[in-house]
Amino acid sequence: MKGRVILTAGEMRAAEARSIAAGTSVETLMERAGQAAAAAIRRFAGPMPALVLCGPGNNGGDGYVVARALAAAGQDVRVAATGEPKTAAASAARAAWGREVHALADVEPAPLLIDSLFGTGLTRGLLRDAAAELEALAGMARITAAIDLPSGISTDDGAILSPVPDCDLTVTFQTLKPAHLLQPAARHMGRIVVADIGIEAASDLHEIARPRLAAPGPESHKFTRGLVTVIAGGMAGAGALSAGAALRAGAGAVRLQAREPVHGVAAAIIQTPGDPLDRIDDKRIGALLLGPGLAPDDEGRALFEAAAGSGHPLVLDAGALRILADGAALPAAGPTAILTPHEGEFAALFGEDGGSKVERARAAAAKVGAVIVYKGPDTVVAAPDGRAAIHAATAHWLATAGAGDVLAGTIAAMRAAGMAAFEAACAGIWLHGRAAALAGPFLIADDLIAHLPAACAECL
Ligand SMILES: NC(=O)C1=CN([C@@H]2O[C@H](COP(=O)(O)OP(=O)(O)OC[C@H]3O[C@@H](n4cnc5c(N)ncnc54)[C@H](OP(=O)(O)O)[C@@H]3O)[C@@H](O)[C@H]2O)[C@H](O)CC1
Ligand SMILES: [K+]
Repeated sequence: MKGRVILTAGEMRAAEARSIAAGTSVETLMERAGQAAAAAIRRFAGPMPALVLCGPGNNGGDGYVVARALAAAGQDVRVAATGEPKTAAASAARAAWGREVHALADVEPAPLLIDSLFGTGLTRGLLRDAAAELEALAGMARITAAIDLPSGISTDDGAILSPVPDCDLTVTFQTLKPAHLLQPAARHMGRIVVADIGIEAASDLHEIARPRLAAPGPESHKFTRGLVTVIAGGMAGAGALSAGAALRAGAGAVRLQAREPVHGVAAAIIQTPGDPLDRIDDKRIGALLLGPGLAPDDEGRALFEAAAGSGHPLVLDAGALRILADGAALPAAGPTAILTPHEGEFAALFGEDGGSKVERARAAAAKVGAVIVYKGPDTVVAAPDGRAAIHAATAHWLATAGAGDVLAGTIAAMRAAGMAAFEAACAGIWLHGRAAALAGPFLIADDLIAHLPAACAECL
């Protein structure tokens, strides 16, 4: 299932321009935006006294519409502005408000603060006085709501340009923007409402949504459900987590191939201790996972080369990524591989420069011709063809030992079940996040595995 569309500031401006060219005026769009935001704020906060802060651009224009709509609904509303509007639409909205506009510097606080200072047009941090006023007024409010984005955030990469209030609600228009999901901005959003204002918007960037999984049917057998082979490294516990995750995420059969027997894993996991490359030429292997517990030594490199030459769909994590960063090569042809680097592994592989996390993931995917799962509190997936997706992480307690091994195993299960690489990565990330939400804040990686079946069951 495709998740909600995400547009950058430039793409949103282009979509808006197309809509205007097709006959919908910017004033109409602003009216729709402001009315929708006011309705969402009333649903969220009820009729408490409100203060709307309006900036100079069209974000400020939306704010004047919000103020008028709340006042029309009988709410006690005041407006404060940084100065005169700079656009014709915002001027018209201010005129239609028709009541007093206070100076931001000396306005009294209100229990409901509505931040309509800056949205997608912000190009630099707020001036120190404006940022301080915003922070102080938000600190004195019971509820803070942002129009489009909390002010001080860079739309496309989620950077914080000046101090940003912690909002309880953010109402954005037509589509999400990258900053709604990318950190460090995403933590300031509160609940996000996407209001339809009638603009046509399409993108190759989406939010990761709940996948659709098929329940096993009468024709299913273990190999149609997918055979995952996990080549365990020297620290076989990591491979055991991956294998357990693959099994609980629905793989029909999982082989855990280590030099020594691995104790304490599910009896259903097939073990043939000895040669980790045992039966690597089995044509039925649907995903070959290498990296968890793997050291970047001679044996690790030999296993990497064998895996890369096997022709199976690969999922490469941890030690396999270090071997890749040290100069090993991905297969030049064959099924699209999936790489699952965290921040440090990504930097070692691809460097630290290159724009937003989405742009960096896209460039990396294009460079190596593989699907990149760039992990973190805001995991981004990118495919070599330019498609990308962001996961709106809510379960931050995934930052625990072994969680990455579980993710790699979950993705391998999706791949072995027949999903294409990009879809398998997105599905695995969603299931992993959902399992974390179900397991709760004090989970250990093993608990994630235990909650994968319930997460999968939500996708049938
Ligand atoms: N996209 C749509 O379809 C719709 C969007 N709406 C709303 O419009 C805003 C975007 O409006 P825009 O006017 O482009 O941008 P902003 O209102 O966010 O701000 C731009 C103005 O602010 C100035 N600016 C930028 N940074 C700062 C700063 N740090 N301090 C002071 N001033 C700043 C900028 O001028 P500069 O030339 O000085 O850069 C602009 O004057 C979008 O977010 C939606 O809320 C529509 O209403 C509905 C359709
Ligand atoms: K805003």
